[in-house]
Amino acid sequence: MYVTVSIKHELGGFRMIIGIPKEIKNNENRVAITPAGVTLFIKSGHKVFVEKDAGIGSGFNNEDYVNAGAEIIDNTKDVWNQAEMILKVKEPLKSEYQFFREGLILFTYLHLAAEPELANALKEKHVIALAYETIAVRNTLPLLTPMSEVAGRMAAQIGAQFLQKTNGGQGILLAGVPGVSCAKVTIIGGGIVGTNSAKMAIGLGADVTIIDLSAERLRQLDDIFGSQIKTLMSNPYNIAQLVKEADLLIGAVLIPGAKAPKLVTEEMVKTMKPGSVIVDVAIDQGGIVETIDHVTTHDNPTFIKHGVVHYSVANMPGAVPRTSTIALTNVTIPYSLQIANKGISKAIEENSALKLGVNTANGEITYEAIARDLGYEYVAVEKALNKTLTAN
Ligand SMILES: NC(=O)C1=CN([C@@H]2O[C@H](COP(=O)(O)OP(=O)(O)OC[C@H]3O[C@@H](n4cnc5c(N)ncnc54)[C@H](O)[C@@H]3O)[C@@H](O)[C@H]2O)C=CC1
Ligand SMILES: CC(=O)C(=O)O
Repeated sequence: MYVTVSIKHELGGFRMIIGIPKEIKNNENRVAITPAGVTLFIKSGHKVFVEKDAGIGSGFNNEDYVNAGAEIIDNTKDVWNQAEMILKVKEPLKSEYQFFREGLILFTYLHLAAEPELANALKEKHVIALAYETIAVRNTLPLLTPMSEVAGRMAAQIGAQFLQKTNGGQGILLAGVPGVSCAKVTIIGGGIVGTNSAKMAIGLGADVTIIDLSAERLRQLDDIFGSQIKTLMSNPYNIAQLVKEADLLIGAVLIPGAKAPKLVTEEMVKTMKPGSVIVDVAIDQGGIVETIDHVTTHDNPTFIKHGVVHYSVANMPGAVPRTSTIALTNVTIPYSLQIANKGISKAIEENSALKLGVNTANGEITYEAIARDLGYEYVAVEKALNKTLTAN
């Protein structure tokens, strides 16, 4: 039924019903739309259903959404079942899989290479699932960037916090004081997270080294930071040296769509000083540190292994929801509006960046790196969607 609705929509006969469920991940207070975003959908003739209290954690109350033109729905199931497109922030959790159905459009962070069960559920239920993090414009990931800026800035703050003795750390201040050395911060991956971590760590007075695989990126970092940082080429030898010296190690590597490479081995972690801290921001793609075997939560963010404090929260920006919701929706809404206004087929035909966002469609995995990492056949998105259209 919903596939038919989408087709009619593409022919210009229908407006779309957009659903915004309340996020349910641990301490996830972001929401996928602001009242300002609602007004844009309403102006284009769409309906917006927001789950009751979905925006409270980000400082938007139900009345704000109603004043913007949305309807408040007091039931998670009704939001999912009535909507043709669901906008979320985090990947659906298991309790949400029951709402998947053929032709439903889901637009959210997915990180499927690290979520095989979710990938399988979306595939089996023929959901058209678009991931914020695989939409790419030239060499940038515009719907990941703002959350990477947030998480990168947080990583240095969090590292400083857990280096305190009272939080399990070795009891040092990032900046040191006159007559006492500052802390050594090693950042592996010099993209958006790495750059933002470096800005904060430099600001807090640390001795910062960034390791990256791209010589061009290392050159850019050198231009940005000059003598405030050191740069090093990524290889196992350099990583081993720098991990050993690090008081704070930040994981910030990304290979778009793919599972993160395990660049920091257990042997390397064993060489770190007791009370050193690892913040693996790349955990949402599986993480780059071998000793991290599970994702942690804001409620219980760290564990200790080989004397080292490990932090592996996969929704770090959820802790600063007001900043994060506004930053995220600033960049997501223009894309979700295109899907609502044009229908999925036309929207991706006219926007190659958006096309790269489609991870699953009509029972197929439509993103190559995910298919490869999870052992599925890769099917191009046009081919998968064309199957839907011709079958109806
Ligand atoms: N835990 C959380 O709450 C959050 C996690 N993230 C994640 O942080 C990770 C990094 O994201 P961005 O900085 O936006 O990505 P990015 O694409 O801007 O940067 C990644 C960097 O890794 C480098 N790289 C690739 N392979 C490497 C290797 N073998 N050694 C060293 N460097 C290598 C690339 O050259 C690039 O400079 C992603 O997994 C992203 O999803 C982002 C936001 C929140
Ligand atoms: C990038 C991501 O997964 C987050 O902001 O939670």
